[in-house]
Amino acid sequence: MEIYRMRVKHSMEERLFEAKLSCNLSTPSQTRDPAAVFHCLELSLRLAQSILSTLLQLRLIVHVVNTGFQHAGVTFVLLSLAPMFADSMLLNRQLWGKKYVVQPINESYLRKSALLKLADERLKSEVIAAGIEDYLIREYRKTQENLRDIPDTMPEMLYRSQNPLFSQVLSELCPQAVMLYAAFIALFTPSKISLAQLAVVERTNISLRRTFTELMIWTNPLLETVASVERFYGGLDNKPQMVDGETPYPRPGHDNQKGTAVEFRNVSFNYPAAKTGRSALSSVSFTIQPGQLVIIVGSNGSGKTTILKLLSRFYDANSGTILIDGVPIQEYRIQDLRRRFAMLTQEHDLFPLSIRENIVLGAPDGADPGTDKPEVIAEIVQESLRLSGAEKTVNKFSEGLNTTLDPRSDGHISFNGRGDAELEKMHESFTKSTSVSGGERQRLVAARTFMRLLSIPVKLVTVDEPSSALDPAGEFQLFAHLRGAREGRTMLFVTHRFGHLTKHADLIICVKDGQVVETGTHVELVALGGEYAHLYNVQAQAFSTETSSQREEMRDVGTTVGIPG
Ligand SMILES: Nc1ncnc2c1ncn2[C@@H]1O[C@H](COP(=O)(O)OP(=O)(O)OP(=O)(O)O)[C@@H](O)[C@H]1O
Repeated sequence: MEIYRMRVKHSMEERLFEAKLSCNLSTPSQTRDPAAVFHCLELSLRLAQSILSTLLQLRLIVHVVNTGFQHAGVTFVLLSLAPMFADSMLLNRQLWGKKYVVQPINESYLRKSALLKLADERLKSEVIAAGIEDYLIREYRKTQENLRDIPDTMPEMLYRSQNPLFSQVLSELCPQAVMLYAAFIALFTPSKISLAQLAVVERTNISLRRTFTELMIWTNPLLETVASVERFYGGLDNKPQMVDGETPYPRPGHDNQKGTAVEFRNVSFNYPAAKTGRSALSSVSFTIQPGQLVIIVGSNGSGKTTILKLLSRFYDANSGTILIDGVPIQEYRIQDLRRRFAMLTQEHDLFPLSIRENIVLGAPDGADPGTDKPEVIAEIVQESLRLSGAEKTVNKFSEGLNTTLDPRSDGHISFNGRGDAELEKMHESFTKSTSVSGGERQRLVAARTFMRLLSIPVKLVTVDEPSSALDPAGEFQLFAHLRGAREGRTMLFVTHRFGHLTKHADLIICVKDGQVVETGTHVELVALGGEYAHLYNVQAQAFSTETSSQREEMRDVGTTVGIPG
């Protein structure tokens, strides 16, 4: 039974994993339980068994009372004792009630658990932006194949399923043996009954009560489970609400264009989950030429991130048009667009995989073993670490690039084991994760973007506050290296600390309350003395407090980044 439970669960988990990864951010997420399907089947069988059992027992009592039978007393006594022997055989092999702690060590299981986390809402926008869904599904299938029929249930269940088949069958059948024997005799050798008749009637009465109680107990959970199975299948049918386009990106003949041209024409947008009536963007219009370096500025909640999200087609605008190289964004194939875009945001996080894989996933094709040379990938990984300033962080760990930063599995402590100091300590040691600071985390995430920039001919780069945890020198260095990757690309930066970027900007877009209030160069906007000038002056004051050593460090940075080869 356990093996079938597991196979159904694995198959449902796989379908759920694929369904989650194929949905866009605009598709509402639901809680879905892959175990519900088998649970429903089990409960239905149990209920059917209880109904059948009740009917048979009733029929038996009627039959015994009407006919009766003899010479069966000894057999009845022996059969009544059998369940106790069977139970005691199994009890010695059970984990229930024992104190223990376990830690999963199977590499495929650990990898599967890690991959499952990548379909979670927290990491989804990054997975979508990087376009690594197919890679993840392929990797997931590999782990499933490696695991085959290795069960992943609670240790108690696992241990039980390892009992010899003979004992399992015996334990299931023994309690029914008396009934079966009585039914057999009553049907084939009908005669008068004395002691045996009493035993059957008594036993049947007990069983009847039990099965009737089961009927009452299982009905409600079955109805609940049916509803949860409905939700599960409903969730699988969730299709991305976004319609994909058919035009390849870049369009034939536009491949050599340096960067992407972007135009917003009267774009308005409301988040599907927005509670307030206020639009995140209202009639936003601006134009960006291919290859420009653009900075979007504005106070909190003004709509800067929303502009980038619409540009990556995480959502579609409610009205207005977004043109990419002169063509409405909806007409392009989404996967093509995302492949030629790179996105780095402060929401982006580390995946629960090794540091190497975290970086390599910046270029999904490079991440696929065999599609590129390992030594070239290794070289680009090192360069990405250098540019993001994460080299020192990696060198801190004895396992270097093979270090996994998030705990992939935290083990399991039995109910009775809780409170036992030694076991608690052991359990804690399983959960201990190798950790990094917020700034180190941001540098490692940035290394993934550099991997992308160094491996793929990306045409549009969007950078949204990726350095909130970095010190000013670290931030300056990161931005300088990102600007170094600018050749042949359009770049959009969203940052609150834009002072050292503005002098390089071809265009500054200033947004306020979901509307574009000013556009122009730094000189033009300062001269205008409006919203931008106000924000800039606040920045300027902050910069005047920088230490001279930080300025020194900033002057030293200026590396140019390009695609190798
Ligand atoms: N997922 C969401 N669901 C509902 N409303 C959202 C969502 N994300 C953002 N908003 C709302 O949309 C508006 C614009 O948000 P946006 O994130 O674009 O602002 P921002 O200028 O990037 O702000 P910040 O500088 O704080 O990052 C805000 O009012 C915000 O509360």
